[in-house]
Amino acid sequence: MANTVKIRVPGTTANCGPGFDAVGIACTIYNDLELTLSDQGGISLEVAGEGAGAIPADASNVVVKAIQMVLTKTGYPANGIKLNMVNNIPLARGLGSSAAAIVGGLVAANELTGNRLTKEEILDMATAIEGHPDNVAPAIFGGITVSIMDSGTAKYLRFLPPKNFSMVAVIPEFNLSTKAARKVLPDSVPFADAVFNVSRTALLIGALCTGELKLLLHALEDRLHQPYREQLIPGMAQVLAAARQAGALGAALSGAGPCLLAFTADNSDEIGQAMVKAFNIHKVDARYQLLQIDTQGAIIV
Ligand SMILES: Nc1ncnc2c1ncn2[C@@H]1O[C@H](COP(=O)(O)OP(=O)(O)OP(=O)(O)O)[C@@H](O)[C@H]1O
Ligand SMILES: N[C@@H](CCO)C(=O)O
Repeated sequence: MANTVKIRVPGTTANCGPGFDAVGIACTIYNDLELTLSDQGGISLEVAGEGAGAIPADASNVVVKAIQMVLTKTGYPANGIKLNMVNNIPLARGLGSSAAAIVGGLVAANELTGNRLTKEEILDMATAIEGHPDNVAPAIFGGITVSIMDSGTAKYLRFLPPKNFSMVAVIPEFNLSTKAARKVLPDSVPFADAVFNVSRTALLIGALCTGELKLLLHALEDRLHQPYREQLIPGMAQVLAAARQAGALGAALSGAGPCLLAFTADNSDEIGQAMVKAFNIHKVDARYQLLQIDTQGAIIV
């Protein structure tokens, strides 16, 4: 007995400035994953592209954890897991590589075990593994998502903006794990900073829903995580400023970083070049990639 499925999952950018652990956007950068379940026992894994040679081929692999979670929940009698991954999403850079891995594993295993889980159940399971819903929600549903947790259950809103925009992701050559980037965050923040973020997050969602993209300049400001994470990313403030000076609608840290993301209506290449140059001034090698909003989320290919 063996059956196989192929899944494509988008990368995601989370937080989008003030929407810490809540807002996320699916992006047109993808990982492909082929899963075969069998009764032959063992775990085997082939990885091409990002993470090749570094991703573990045992039960510690987050894709394997996600698959095993589905097998346990559904009681499906398979003990052999064969994975073939082709990764384009860089690892530990702020473009949702872990969310894509988790969602890929859950969606693939669900497909092979009779599609017994709803997308909402997959969201809850993915959030339980990832720890927060902001990357996994857009990886599942595509588009822009706002998610909250309520006693272990995720509630989400998914929408597409009426007016499209592009994103320029500037990807520095170094990794920064989400774990390390969360360690520098404080346990509490001044009330004024909470108010600052509540108002910007409301403005951000309003701007994206209505297409009033000029508001993004202020709507992407944040005081909950970016000021604390700046110490981990050489030149961060200058790279964000370079994006705005080159004509970006606004710019922010992507997820936990170190990627920085500019929102653009035009001039995307010039903005990417200006951001790379600003990183280079701080002795950081970087490249940029133009991204659009992915509207589908994880799909079977
Ligand atoms: N395709 C994959 N297969 C297995 N594990 C993966 C894969 N992609 C990422 N991971 C795991 O996830 C880790 C990176 O997750 P982390 O949350 O630190 O960063 P990220 O998800 O890329 O960024 P962010 O959450 O800020 O968007 C890797 O070090 C690896 O352990
Ligand atoms: N909201 C998360 C996204 C990265 O996983 C963070 O900023 O830590």
